[in-house]
Amino acid sequence: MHNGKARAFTNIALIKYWGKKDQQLILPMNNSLSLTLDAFYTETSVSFSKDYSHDTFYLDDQLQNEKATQKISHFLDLARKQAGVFEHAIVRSQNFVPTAAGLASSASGLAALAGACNVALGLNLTTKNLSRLARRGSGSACRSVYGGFVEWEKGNSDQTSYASPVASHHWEDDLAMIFILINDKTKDVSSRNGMQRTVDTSLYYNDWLKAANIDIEKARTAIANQDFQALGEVTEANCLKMHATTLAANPPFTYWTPDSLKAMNKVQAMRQAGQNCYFTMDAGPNVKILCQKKDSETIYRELQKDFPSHQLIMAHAGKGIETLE
Ligand SMILES: O=C(O)C[C@@](O)(CF)CCOP(=O)(O)OP(=O)(O)O
Repeated sequence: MHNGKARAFTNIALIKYWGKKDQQLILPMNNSLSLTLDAFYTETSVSFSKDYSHDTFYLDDQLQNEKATQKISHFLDLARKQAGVFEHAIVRSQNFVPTAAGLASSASGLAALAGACNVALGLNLTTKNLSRLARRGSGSACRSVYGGFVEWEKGNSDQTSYASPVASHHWEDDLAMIFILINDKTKDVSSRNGMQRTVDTSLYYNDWLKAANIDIEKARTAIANQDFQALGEVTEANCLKMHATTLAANPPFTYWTPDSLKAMNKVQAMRQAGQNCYFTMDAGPNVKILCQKKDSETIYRELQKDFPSHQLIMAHAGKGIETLE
């Protein structure tokens, strides 16, 4: 019996990963840059044993169905291959996200699973190679192995595509991110399917790619200069360009709901009124507001005028992956 357990925190991209060059290896079309947060994390334990006849996956103590288990099994096969182990496993993941959220992020989940396998199988991976393994589970997971600002170098092979910390002299500790959880019933297009449809059919995809390569340079410079306005501007503009690609896909789609737009308009109105805050969005209706810690309470209180408190979550910079007991 080999056991391992790890905790990994979710990250939010400021410059988005949106489109794969290689589906099987999960190699992205462009570099992305994220901020690992402290508010949402996943703890995953895994045990391998020759006594198990198949892989079993529990998420928040619920036995998962065949489809969900298959995605985990595919990842376990990669880890087993690296370790030369052929035993099946029981995986138990606990998402520490606000219940109302529906914010279960695949990034923290797959990063925690990679970390747990690293221990259970005695892989002794460097953090760089742990990032590469997590990438095979879910692209954005490769960034969650580090805390703070992280850049995922797209590379051009399994060996050269991994995340690294961005030098920031802990500037991330001066920032905050407020989540506005937009409750939405309709089933979103998953990020995996959304980016694939966009790459395959969107009229705007190539222009997105050109812009993303310029934006990431702006983001690097903003972090080096600790220039919050520059980082906020490129974050919001990059998100809008990413989402614009979905409108020109075939069939077209959007992640935005009326309340998403209400939140985006609120942020822009707050900025007009002198509040230094910017938004970003991913493959869902939730809106995340980047601001400076010193302004975060004022901004939170202003948001409470338009959104109920249970939909507002304050987050700050988080740590990288942690091995548990
Ligand atoms: O996080 C970002 O950079 C931007 C997104 O969140 C925008 F929606 C995409 C994350 O995609 P992910 O779930 O990692 O896809 P996978 O590799 O197909 O599993």
